[in-house]
Amino acid sequence: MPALATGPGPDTGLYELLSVLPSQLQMYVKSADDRSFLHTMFSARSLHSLVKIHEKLQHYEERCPAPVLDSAGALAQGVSEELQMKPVSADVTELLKLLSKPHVKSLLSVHDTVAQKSYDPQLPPLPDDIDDDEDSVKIIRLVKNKEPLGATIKKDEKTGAITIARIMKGGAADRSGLIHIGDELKEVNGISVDGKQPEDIIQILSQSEAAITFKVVPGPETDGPASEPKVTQQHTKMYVKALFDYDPDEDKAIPCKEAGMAFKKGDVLRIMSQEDATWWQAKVEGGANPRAGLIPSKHFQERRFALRQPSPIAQPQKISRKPSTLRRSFRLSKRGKKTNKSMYECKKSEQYDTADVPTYEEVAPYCRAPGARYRLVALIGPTGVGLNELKRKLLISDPQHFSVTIPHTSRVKRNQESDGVEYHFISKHLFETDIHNNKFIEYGEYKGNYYGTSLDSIRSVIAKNKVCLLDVQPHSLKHLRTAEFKPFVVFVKPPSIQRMRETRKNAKTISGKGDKDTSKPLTDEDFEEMISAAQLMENQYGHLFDLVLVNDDLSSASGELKRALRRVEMETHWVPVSWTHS
Ligand SMILES: Nc1ncnc2c1ncn2[C@@H]1O[C@H](COP(=O)(O)OP(=O)(O)OP(=O)(O)O)[C@@H](O)[C@H]1O
Repeated sequence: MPALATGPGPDTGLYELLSVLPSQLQMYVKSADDRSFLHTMFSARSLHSLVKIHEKLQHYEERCPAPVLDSAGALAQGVSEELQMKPVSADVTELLKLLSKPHVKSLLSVHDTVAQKSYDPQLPPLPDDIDDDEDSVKIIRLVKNKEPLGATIKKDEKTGAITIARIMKGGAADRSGLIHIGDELKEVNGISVDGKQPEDIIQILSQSEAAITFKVVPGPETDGPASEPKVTQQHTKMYVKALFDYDPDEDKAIPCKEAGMAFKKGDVLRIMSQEDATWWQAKVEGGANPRAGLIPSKHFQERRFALRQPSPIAQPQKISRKPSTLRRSFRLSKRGKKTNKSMYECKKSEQYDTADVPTYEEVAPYCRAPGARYRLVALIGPTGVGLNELKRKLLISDPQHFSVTIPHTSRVKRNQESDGVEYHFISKHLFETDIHNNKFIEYGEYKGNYYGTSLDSIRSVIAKNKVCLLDVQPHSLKHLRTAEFKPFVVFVKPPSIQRMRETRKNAKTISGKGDKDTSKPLTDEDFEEMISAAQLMENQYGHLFDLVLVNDDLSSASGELKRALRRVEMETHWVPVSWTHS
């Protein structure tokens, strides 16, 4: 693209990029039509103009422009008056017409306002009737805008005094630095708060315009260091991942709904204050709101969850005709084919872990250092959802990068099998010793033989600097969630039953009934079971999922998975804080 390549200016990076893009993209673009489209797009005048504008603006910004004068409006007015005295010419008429246009006048007026830096709102004069004797009284005036004040008030039932209960971090009151917890409110906009309820005061506040004037008696906290402990620095830097959804409007216990902050499971929250043991102040990380909101503290929320009746959905249910604990991960051999269609019952309890109370998990930013080991990728999902297919797709797409574990078995090696390829063949006695020593993340028994995935087999894949793809039962996740494995948990979810009918016409499920394993097409009943099993898993373990992947179209799902895993390898993301300490 010569037109772009010769682009002037101090920063020619963008020009260079645009000029090389068509040739760089060529190898990915097969059709001639697409190539011609790209060529036309990159040589379009409008694109060149945009780049030029971008460059000019950048150049302009670097020069840090400062106004020459702050009375351009008055100057234009003067020029117009003088021109009117001049002999009429086409140029004079045109200039007069231009200067009289309302949008030119407005532009100059805005210019002057910016040049004068007169953004500060005008505060009304101080009230005249300030009692000089009340030397401990403070008059505070705050400019009102659409933002809430960011403070809550409470009434002392005994004395009737109205005091500031809490100041929301980053809110208007906090930023002013003038109002403090414990300050006693005497008047709002000249109206005495004597005998008033907090709701009445909120009403006065909502009606006031432009500025709010408070008369307060400073509370003990503002007097000196003997006050209550202030929020410590370490608290202001604490981040947590929310493991539950929260809506203050539905919380009967919150002291002030308006001050509450809603969040969703998976949101990262920055904890701004833990001064109150019951109500923390937090902001959603990356959110636009600069003001902190109230959220239930970890301790308080744990107590509430513990007191709550277990939800019926969290109860173990019969979700499948087949036992819900059937294992699959043992089936995909290193060579990428299904070597063993057997099904096993996992001996570890799949009773749901109702003792775990998911509230918040402290997290920290993490970015894999170049050359460092990859995070384990734990795939979970209901039987038949397509975990093996997804693993297989990834393995085929990049066998140097992805790998799977080699299972252990106590069954006798067959002629065509090799130790350490399809399985690690070990004796029943050794298998049982290894079970006893907790060497297996999962194991099961099938037709009198043991099969299992050992922790060492995961370690061995990771040590080869490959991404280990492992499908596990969700209850095993808690044993894997360590700094060593740093599992990235992918929940594979079935699409709607309608879509499964359309996409799974050739899909087969393995039936282990009788002596032989047979495969049979998936039925509506299988689809329904898959959907309800997925629902159950999501309800119970959803707080542990890093990615929810709907396996509708297989290629799209595997593409999405691959892209997500790439991001995890390259980009900074949040992980439990304990994983970043090692
Ligand atoms: N997106 C998809 N579209 C069409 N067919 C699919 C899709 N995903 C999986 N299948 C098919 O569904 C069947 C079950 O898939 P797969 O064996 O990968 O499931 P799984 O989750 O490993 O289940 P299991 O625990 O029963 O082995 C296979 O026949 C597979 O080819």
